[in-house]
Amino acid sequence: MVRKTAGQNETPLLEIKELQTGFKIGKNYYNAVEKVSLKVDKRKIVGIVGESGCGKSVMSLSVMQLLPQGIGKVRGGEIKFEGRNLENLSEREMNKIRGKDISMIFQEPMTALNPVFTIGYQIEEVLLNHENIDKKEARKKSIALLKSVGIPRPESIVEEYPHQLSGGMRQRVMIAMAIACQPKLLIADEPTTALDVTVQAQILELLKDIQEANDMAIIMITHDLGVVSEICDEVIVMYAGKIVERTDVITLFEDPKHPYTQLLMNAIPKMDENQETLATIEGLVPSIQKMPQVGCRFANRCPKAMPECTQITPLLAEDDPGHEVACILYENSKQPERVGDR
Ligand SMILES: Nc1ncnc2c1ncn2[C@@H]1O[C@H](COP(=O)(O)OP(=O)(O)OP(=O)(O)O)[C@@H](O)[C@H]1O
Repeated sequence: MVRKTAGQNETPLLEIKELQTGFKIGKNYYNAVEKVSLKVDKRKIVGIVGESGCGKSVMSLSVMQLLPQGIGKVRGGEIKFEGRNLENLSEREMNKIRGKDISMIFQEPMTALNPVFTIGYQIEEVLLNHENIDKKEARKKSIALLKSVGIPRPESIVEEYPHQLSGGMRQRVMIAMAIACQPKLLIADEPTTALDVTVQAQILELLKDIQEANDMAIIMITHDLGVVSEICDEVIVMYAGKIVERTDVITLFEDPKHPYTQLLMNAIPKMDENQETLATIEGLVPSIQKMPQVGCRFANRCPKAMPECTQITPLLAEDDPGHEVACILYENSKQPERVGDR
């Protein structure tokens, strides 16, 4: 549901232009994100959807500048946060932004939480890093934060270690850490995938409540359109490193245009259907070394593919106002490719 609109002249909170991120394999770089542009306005929840290997996580690691050193690299484009180009910042300046202005939560909190430190210690570390407060104040704040994310007996949980908590509770701790300094943007990378359905729903509800209370923007990375329908304002569908469709969440569900989006829709579990009969999309996302350089990257898996699909590279273009799609079934996607558009 589109809940809030940003002022027309407001600088977007995050603006990514023509981002290309690649990985070095042998002597060459191969792009996992290929000329992706997007904007996230203040207070919006933007979903990035696609199967595993579509480049969703690589895009968020590019924003956070947390790509594996010497292997992953932003090879082109711009990432601006509140109008500042993040690429130009020193590591020290970027450290100030990470955790304070932009923070991230991951699928598996056990890998992000340190098993040898107590929950309280880890939240306090974030607070002491970014705020001018003493340890006593930080302890008080971390208890309040745990309470705000629905953790029972926060006074004793601060003394406990991550392995003593359930998966859902650990994810709540991660959320408490991520919102400790009231970031303007939270990147949530598959935050509910490892949880069972009931806990998933609770965590999504919690994220939505926090977003509203803190006036925060969220990028919700997921392979699950069901998650998107619960929480997002806008949706970006990615396939093989490129955006294939973008619109608001209501329009996407009413009128999914790209055959890939349509197949993702079929893969949403329905209440009255058995999980085992869930539709899956045949085939796999190509590896970054094997990406087709001409034509549509989805063509070999697409039920609607035509011979031209492997020859014409579709442009991401508006088919209806506010609804962009990259598929030559739609006239505007057929525009001749500009040099370097691929
Ligand atoms: N360190 C790396 N070295 C080489 N290739 C990588 C590396 N990290 C990611 N990739 C490749 O980049 C592509 C995009 O990966 P990415 O993790 O962004 O996908 P994703 O859509 O987030 O999937 P998932 O949900 O599984 O994380 C994949 O082909 C992946 O194999």
